[in-house]
Amino acid sequence: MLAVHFGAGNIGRGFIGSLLHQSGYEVCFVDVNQEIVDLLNQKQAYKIGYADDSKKEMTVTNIRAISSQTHPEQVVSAIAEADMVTTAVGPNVLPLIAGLIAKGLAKRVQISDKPLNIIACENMIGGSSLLKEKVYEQLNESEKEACENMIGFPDAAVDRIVPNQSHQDRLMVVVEPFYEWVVDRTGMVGKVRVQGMTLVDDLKPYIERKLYTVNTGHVVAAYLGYQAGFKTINEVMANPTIRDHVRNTLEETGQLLINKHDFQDQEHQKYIEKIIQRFSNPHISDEVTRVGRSPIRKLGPNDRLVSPARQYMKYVGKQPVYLAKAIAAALLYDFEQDPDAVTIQKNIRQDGLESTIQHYTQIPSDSDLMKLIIQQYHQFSL
Ligand SMILES: NC(=O)c1ccc[n+]([C@@H]2O[C@H](COP(=O)([O-])OP(=O)(O)OC[C@H]3O[C@@H](n4cnc5c(N)ncnc54)[C@H](O)[C@@H]3O)[C@@H](O)[C@H]2O)c1
Ligand SMILES: O=P(O)(O)OC[C@@H](O)[C@@H](O)[C@H](O)[C@H](O)CO
Repeated sequence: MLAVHFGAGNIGRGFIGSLLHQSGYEVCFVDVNQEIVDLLNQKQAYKIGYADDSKKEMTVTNIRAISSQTHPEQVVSAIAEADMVTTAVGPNVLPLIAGLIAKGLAKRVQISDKPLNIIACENMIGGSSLLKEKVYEQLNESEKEACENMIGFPDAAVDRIVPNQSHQDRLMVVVEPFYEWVVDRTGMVGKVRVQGMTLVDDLKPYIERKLYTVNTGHVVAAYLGYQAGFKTINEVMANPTIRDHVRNTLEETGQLLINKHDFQDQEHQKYIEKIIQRFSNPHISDEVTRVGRSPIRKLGPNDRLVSPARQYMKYVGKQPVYLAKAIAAALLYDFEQDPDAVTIQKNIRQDGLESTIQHYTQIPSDSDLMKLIIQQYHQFSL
């Protein structure tokens, strides 16, 4: 069985690649990073270490890699033959890989009627659906028709904290032991067997719970921690003020999730506690600038801050004070090596705060939420 995986980065190697390997797939990574592609082909294996007391390691074998920049034709052939395609490249990159996937599918439908699932493992709602839209824009009518019942694009939620890596062994990835990979069964074609993958009929509660708890809490720690001068998430979580702020924000998103999806209160509290512990894992050194990366994406209307803030007003009927403070912290994030942060700061200087918020978040100018964010921004302190 062949799995083609786009993105041999932290999640690609540290999570999806390892589960596919454990499930018996040969994993063919596709990446633009020539150094990683060459190393994967040279070593044909890499190590995973677990961020706990166990010092346990596993080796992922039966792998190869293709550079999509220098050998796009090989990627097309691999997709034509694959039994599974997955991605972990970042939401903004999905439109950029759609062309190659479309070429692979166009070739595939000429030679095979084997079903294929393409799963985007990105931190976003509807990642595979977006990828499908972008792929279909590049197929002609008969190719689309041939793909319709043969190619599935099931949406997914993926959860495992994998920080940036800095080992002498460039391929090694240290990961937290916890993981969760939940996939929408209704979007799948054919039979799929992947160890550790949970299939569900309704993904919405799972993806919203994950994004608005793990990722909301994480980004609150990152942006507040950055303002306090901390470098890593576990340093941030040792600060009682910010830790309380993370918890209070997760109480807001929790109330929304409980009201909207009927989660049990006590179960959800346990989920929150577990996540706070995961953020504080002493075996993981996760930079606030990785967790806070791409603030334009993170301030988007469907992402981890603005979407729960708006939904909190609708489902809970109160002002999301902590979420609004976190949005203010995102707007204050001025890390010079993050191009999104630089752009936001420039927009605020040139166009003003309200116009910038409106532009990135799509929150209406005259709304209560806009007023609250502006107030939190101007009175921001830790
Ligand atoms: N790291 C985590 O803790 C974590 C957990 C869950 C989900 N995610 C999600 O997984 C995705 C990847 O995150 P990551 O942390 O692994 O990032 P990463 O930067 O470590 O990996 C991304 C990889 O994609 C490659 N890439 C970029 N453009 C490409 C292209 N056009 N074609 C092929 N490869 C390309 C990069 O070279 C890199 O190797 C993101 O959507 C992220 O939100 C990350
Ligand atoms: O990957 P991002 O930029 O969407 O978010 C940063 C982190 O919150 C994220 O990578 C988490 O570590 C991950 O989602 C945990 O499952």
